[in-house]
Amino acid sequence: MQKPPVNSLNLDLLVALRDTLVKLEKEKCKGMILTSESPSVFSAGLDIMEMYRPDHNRARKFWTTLQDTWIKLYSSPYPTVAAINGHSPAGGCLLALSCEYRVMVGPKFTIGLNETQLGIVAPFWFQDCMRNAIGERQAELALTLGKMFSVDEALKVGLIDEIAKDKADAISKAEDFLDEQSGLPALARSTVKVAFREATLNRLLKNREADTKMFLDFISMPKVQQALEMYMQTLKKK
Ligand SMILES: CC/C=C\C/C=C\C/C=C\C/C=C/C(=O)SCCNC(=O)CCNC(=O)[C@H](O)C(C)(C)COP(=O)(O)OP(=O)(O)OC[C@H]1O[C@@H](n2cnc3c(N)ncnc32)[C@H](O)[C@@H]1OP(=O)(O)O
Repeated sequence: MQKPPVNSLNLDLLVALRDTLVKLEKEKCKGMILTSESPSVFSAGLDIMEMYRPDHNRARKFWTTLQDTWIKLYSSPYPTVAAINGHSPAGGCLLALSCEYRVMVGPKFTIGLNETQLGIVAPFWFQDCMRNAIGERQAELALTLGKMFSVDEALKVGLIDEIAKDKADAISKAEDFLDEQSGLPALARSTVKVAFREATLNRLLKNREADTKMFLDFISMPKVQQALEMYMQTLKKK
């Protein structure tokens, strides 16, 4: 990802990500490493400006494109690794969680689904991804708090798989993971992957319109708009 300053996921970046994932699948990609050009941010998550005082049609397109991107990434037949070389809150954490393996550069960055702290709610499929990685108990604790994990904490709880000392090390570890996968029969590998992920995928696939409506209704609430405005001001003041 290369959208300075913080790879916030606006409609344009999501369209680019989705189209890339579609292309990779069509071209029978052997493996993908998702990382960031920024030296300190993997992705700041959803672009708050897409939710603040939104145009209804654009907000709908934004949300359905996010759903498409997640579905493509989560169900990709080829192996995927996140080389998390910076902070990774909320939607950034979702992207990492949707890959099969996570290597994160330590020690100073943070990762987690922090939505509660912003006065918004992580959608059920964000929650499902966290639950699938760290288990029910730890996911409930993390999500209710909106906890951002340090790299050490993330490793301990199973949110990431390995710690790297810098980006080059993260890429090298990600390549090791991909090398290990490359010797396996591709169809057997992807069938097992999709079997593990099917229930989570189907939950969104069967409820896409309801999920979109919930998002649009939620961001139309004055209280939510107020919370987003205050949050943006805090970020700008910083
Ligand atoms: C029932 C429920 C049903 C449906 C649910 C409905 C709604 C909920 C929907 C979805 C869930 C939301 C998911 C999200 O992803 S929300 C976004 C959460 N992201 C964050 O909280 C991260 C905020 N950013 C930061 O903490 C820091 O910026 C960061 C640590 C990433 C980097 O710090 P750094 O010091 O390097 O940079 P900054 O100076 O803070 O930022 C630079 C610049 O970028 C702007 N910025 C940062 N993050 C965002 C963002 N997410 N969106 C838009 N813009 C962002 C920041 O304001 C600065 O701008 P400027 O001052 O103009 O340079």
